[in-house]
Amino acid sequence: MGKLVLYGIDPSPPVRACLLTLKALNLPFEYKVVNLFAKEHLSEEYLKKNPQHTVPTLEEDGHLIWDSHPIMAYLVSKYGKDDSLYPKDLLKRAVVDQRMYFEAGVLFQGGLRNITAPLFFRNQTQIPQHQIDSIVESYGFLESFLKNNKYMAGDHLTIADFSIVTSVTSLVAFAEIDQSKFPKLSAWLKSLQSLPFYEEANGAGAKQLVAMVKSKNLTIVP
Ligand SMILES: N[C@@H](CCC(=O)N[C@@H](CS)C(=O)NCC(=O)O)C(=O)O
Repeated sequence: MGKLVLYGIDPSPPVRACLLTLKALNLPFEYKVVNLFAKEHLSEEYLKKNPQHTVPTLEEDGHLIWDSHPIMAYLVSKYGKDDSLYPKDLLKRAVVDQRMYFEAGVLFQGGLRNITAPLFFRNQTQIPQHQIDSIVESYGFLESFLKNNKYMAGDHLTIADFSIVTSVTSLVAFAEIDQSKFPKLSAWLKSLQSLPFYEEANGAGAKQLVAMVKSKNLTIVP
């Protein structure tokens, strides 16, 4: 196997999704911290690797992949001892993909990044109520994904769970999950939190991000 290098930083949800996958597969890798707050992602060196200047980026023997979703899919497809984390069956895979597109578009970009990027990089501390409402609405969608399933894409763990848990444990900084309204989502979160590698790969970084949000003087505006 090639030498795997993951570029990222712990508070970043998509980086944590890749860390969960690397740990689940028990793969050796080097973790190179790219400090977004020191603008290291805009350095000439990093832009040569990823012109979109996002983290995570995975490098393997000079090959570069970015965006957490294809990174996770690649790692499981290449190194998984079986396909359970990213099924080869096309219908099952389509469900995993749908959940991951949902994470990328609705939870991460629509829900989280649209608040955190202005907050952290332009100190925009006023958050319109409708953005909070959208987050709560997205918890409802997740609850419905779990209607007949223990996990986000069926009866077992997949990379869709890894992706979604990273956003959800960050979005709680803006909207707590009400257990009485979202019982299945709450139970799913607990089951993810009980994974042996959870705390190291996601829990600690999520806490860092939530603490960074809470340190700001946020106000919700109509
Ligand atoms: N959909 C992408 C999102 C990546 C992303 O936006 N990462 C943020 C940090 S959480 C970032 O790199 N921001 C810096 C920038 O875009 O310049 C993924 O899943 O990897």
